[in-house]
Amino acid sequence: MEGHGEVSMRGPRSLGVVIKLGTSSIVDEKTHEPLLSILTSIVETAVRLRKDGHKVIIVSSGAIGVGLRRMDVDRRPKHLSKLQALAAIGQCRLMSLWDSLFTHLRQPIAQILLTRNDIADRSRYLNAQNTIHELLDMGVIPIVNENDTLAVSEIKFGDNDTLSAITAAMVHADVLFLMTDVDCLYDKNPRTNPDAQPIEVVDDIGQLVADVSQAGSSLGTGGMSTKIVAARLATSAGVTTVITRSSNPGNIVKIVKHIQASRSPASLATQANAEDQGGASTTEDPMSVSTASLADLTVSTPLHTRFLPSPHPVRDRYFWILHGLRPHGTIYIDAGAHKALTGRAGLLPVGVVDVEGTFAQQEAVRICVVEKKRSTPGEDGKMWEGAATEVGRALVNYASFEIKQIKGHQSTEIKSLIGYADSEYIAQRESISLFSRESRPATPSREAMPEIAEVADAAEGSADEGEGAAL
Ligand SMILES: N[C@@H](CCC(=O)OP(=O)(O)O)C(=O)O
Repeated sequence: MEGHGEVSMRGPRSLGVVIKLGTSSIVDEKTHEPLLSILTSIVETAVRLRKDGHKVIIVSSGAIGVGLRRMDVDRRPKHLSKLQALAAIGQCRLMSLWDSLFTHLRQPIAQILLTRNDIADRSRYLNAQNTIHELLDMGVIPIVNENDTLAVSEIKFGDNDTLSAITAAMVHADVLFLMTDVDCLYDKNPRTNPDAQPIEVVDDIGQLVADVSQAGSSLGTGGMSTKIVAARLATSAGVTTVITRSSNPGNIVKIVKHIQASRSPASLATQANAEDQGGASTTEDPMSVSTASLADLTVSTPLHTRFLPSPHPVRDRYFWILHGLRPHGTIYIDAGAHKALTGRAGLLPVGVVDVEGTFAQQEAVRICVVEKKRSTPGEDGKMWEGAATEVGRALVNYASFEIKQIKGHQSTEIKSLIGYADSEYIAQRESISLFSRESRPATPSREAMPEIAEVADAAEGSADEGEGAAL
């Protein structure tokens, strides 16, 4: 917990807590005035968590909202450059607001601004990770936002739900709070269905049936669907994810106590053991309660939705390959190659059926397993038919034009086919990351990263104006 780099924020009694606040929790939707009572309450909550020994990171939206107020602009502008200018104006005022509130409680903070490109670059990703760990070790609360000035539409996170999930995974946080304007998820829209039932615990996000029409504002880009995408990313990395109402931040402390209490001594021992061996494990067991912490459970727990972490988290370099990188193309493989990958072998040319897109060596690609191979190209030019399911991502040893020549061949033939053979593998096993059940994208064949595609869908529905409005 105290170390740097690829180590955990975890400790037996202290948790790493990431709190994500969307624009609608920071500024009034109409007047764009800062919501001072919520911000103050978040500050008190974060300081209380620190006093209880937890490490806290805040992911704060609101730069554009604060910028609108500062410049007396009524509506989000359409154009990206105007949004970027407003974000630049608002970000420093936002941080000055956070800093003055935290200073009353003598709590130092730091600003971290990230873009998707920073995450995609391995050394920048590790630098961000190290800096955040260093800040946490110094007792500082890092406040993270997207660097809107640099982020253009194709490479932006867009909403801060995804950014908060990637941040939580990057630092091995224990809990991610996605604060919103409803108490929790419901199975139906509670505004129109009086019999709607709250969803309190989600142990299998793949089976989740929830109403996603709740939450979201005309100022922010996220909504309930981006929160579910974020929950999928975070839980796949072993981070318990909570959706709860932002208007009562004090609830965070009660929920954290509840989560702590629901960690059994046995599971804590398993976790310590896994961490000793440099491995990962998740520990939350809703059914098992530590006797030492039983009293904590008697504290009434506010309504919230809690997504339980994956028992087989994908972390560090494997998480980064899956979610940090933008794929440049797709490699289609047969069932035999897929079986080999799940058995922890590398990807050999003989198992490759087809290649799509143009990519260079060491770029990221999607790995899709095909239902049926063809012996000759079909009318659509493809070497496969039926469904293709995305099963993972990889960093490749050969460029797309080279893989087109060596696909289906034995590795011993690589040299004679393309003139050199740096590796017998298209991708080594350590450069391949397979989706867990939780992190498997819902729309595997989409051209963009799946989480970005889903986010874009959500943004389209919530942004009030055209093209540039989804910053
Ligand atoms: N980075 C932008 C916020 C992006 C955004 O709208 O996020 P969210 O309010 O979480 O949907 C800002 O600070 O204004």
